[in-house]
Amino acid sequence: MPHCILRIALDTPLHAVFDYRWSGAEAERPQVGHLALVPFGTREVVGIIVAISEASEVAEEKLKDALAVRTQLAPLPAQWLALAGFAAEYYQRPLGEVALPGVPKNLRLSTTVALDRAIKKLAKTTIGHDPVPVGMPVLNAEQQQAADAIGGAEGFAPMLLYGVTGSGKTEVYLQACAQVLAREPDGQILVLVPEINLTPQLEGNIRARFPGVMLATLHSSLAEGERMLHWLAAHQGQARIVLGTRLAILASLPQLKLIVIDEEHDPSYKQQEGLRYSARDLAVWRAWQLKIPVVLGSATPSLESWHHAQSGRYRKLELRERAVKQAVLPAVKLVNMEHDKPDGGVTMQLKAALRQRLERGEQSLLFLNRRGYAPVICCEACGWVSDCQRCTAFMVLHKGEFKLRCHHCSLEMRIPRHCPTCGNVDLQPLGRGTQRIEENLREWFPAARILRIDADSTRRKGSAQEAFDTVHRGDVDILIGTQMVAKGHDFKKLTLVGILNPDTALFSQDYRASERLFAQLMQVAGRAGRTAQAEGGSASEVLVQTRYPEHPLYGALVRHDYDRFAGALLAERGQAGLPPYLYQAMLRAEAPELAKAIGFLQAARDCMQADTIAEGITINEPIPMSMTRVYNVDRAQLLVESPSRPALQAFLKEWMARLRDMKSRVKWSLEVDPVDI
Ligand SMILES: Nc1ncnc2c1ncn2[C@@H]1O[C@H](COP(=O)(O)OP(=O)(O)OP(=O)(O)O)[C@@H](O)[C@H]1O
Ligand SMILES: [Zn+2]
Repeated sequence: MPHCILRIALDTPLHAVFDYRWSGAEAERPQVGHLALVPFGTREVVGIIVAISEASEVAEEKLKDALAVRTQLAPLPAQWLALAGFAAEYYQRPLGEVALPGVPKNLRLSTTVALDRAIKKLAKTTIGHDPVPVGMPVLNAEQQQAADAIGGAEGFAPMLLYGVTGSGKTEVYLQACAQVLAREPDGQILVLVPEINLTPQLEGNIRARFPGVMLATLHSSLAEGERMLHWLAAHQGQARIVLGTRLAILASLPQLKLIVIDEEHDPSYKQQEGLRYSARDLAVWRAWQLKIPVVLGSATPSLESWHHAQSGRYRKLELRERAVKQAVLPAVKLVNMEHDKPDGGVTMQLKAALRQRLERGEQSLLFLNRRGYAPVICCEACGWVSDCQRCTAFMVLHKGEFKLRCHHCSLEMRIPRHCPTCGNVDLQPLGRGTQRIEENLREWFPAARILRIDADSTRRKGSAQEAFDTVHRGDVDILIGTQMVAKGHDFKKLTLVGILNPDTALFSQDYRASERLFAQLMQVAGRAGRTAQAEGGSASEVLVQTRYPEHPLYGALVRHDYDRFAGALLAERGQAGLPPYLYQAMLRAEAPELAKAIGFLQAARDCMQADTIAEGITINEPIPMSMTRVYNVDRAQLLVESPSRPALQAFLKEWMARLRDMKSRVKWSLEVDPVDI
């Protein structure tokens, strides 16, 4: 093959692949899936060879030569290219924009120093080949059944592992993994978790259990060098377990035999910018393509997965009880804030419960999904409030840093000494964030060890891990935190959870808000009572401060009744014609003025209006987004719906082609299966 044409996907917004001539040495024979260095405009970039042919439609004199092919790296397997191809088509993005970001940056450099070094390093890494795990606890009957079902599944087998909080789902995954590793001498397993701060816990578990097996981890906070090494270990089939966050779904895993998605309901499986993919959905597709089992685990499954389990499309595996003997689900109690008026954000009843835990040396957790000191400051004399100048949002008070900060555009300013409009010096914080609750707690319980965990307190790399370690060691009496503390953690000494301000989400316009709120509250409640009740210790309880104790969502929470709640929500969705009974895509536009954004969406709507009726597609009216302005741009959205996914896909394909031809200066993007409406 002295002369050939390489068809190459490049990371550009252009919907095209590019032809290059190859006349390199015989020894460097390129293959589909190889990375290649090519000139592109004034730069040299790395792309992926997606096809090789003898001729090109590009005129001979316009064809450029590919500069190098990275033959030292095994080509990306066809199944990986198919995955990237599917994601590109489904989410309506160019192939290169999907495929290349899935490859570590160090592989996309014009030199191969980093690559060669990583290959050498991995070649020297000796790993045991002993998949026999150590120290596996004895499973209870339900766990054993689930582990056997997963470990023994053949072909495409989607399963929902529905197990109450603390039911030992992790143990089920580990033992199912052990079965697969033992049966498949080269097999690889992909385990996805929603957040980086959950990986160290599980990583430690996996390493301890499978000392003879190479584990690779993939998440966004790895340094480039490490990412390269881990990615390569997966790509070369050396790493037999790959643990990662959503981006790991795009890892190259030539011997993939099982996919596990822990906390599958978690919103962080959805990427919210660029390629707006759902790692969970791609995982199910990948399992289908490879004809392998995939297990989705949760105590509060997403309605999509629940719906599939109810209809029999997914096999449901159930764990009804907590794994640790005598550990029971906490008693959930509603505290009516109309009767027990909170002082400093906390009711008498919750304060008393906190005091009791302190006396007994047990841990408590307060959950408030709002960071900062106060969400806004205001002037009581003239009504001024701390609006962000660039966003439809308030500037949040961060008292310790003497700053107001917008959580959307990061604008910062010093706390004004007096009101900018009337000069009044008495500016008041309104409402409460985690910092303010922390301050109050220190005042009420001066002897207690109090720790706050939120995005502000854990900015420094590694600090989240340190904080969680402190809690696990038992060096914290009261933990206060945002959703960061709600998920997955196995806090062994916790017997009280206080939920501070959940009501606002009850009245959101987003139909998914109640699903999300319920899952979040069930999850945070599930952090309590995970070990046997200590002799003379308190029974674990969850106190929910609310003004709406009659609300059915809270009723279901008190009864720990996910089934009925999910059933009712699904019935509502069915009646209203909403997902999962309907498929959606959201076109968003942003411009310095709202009218421009709306105008673009209107034009986008008009260009397809006539074609939609026959296909059963509904194009709604463009509307401003609920948070209209962010960083000086106004944002609007247009929702497209159809009861048929293929019909919607066909429509989107045609529509996107027309929109690209419009060459509008308005910035726009499409999200398929949007989660925030
Ligand atoms: N068979 C078992 N015997 C004894 N303890 C067990 C068993 N299986 C699991 N455990 C323990 O039960 C606790 C809870 O397990 P795990 O964290 O896996 O629960 P989970 O189902 O993932 O809960 P969540 O949904 O709340 O994250 C852990 O401390 C674990 O070590
Ligand atoms: Zn702002």
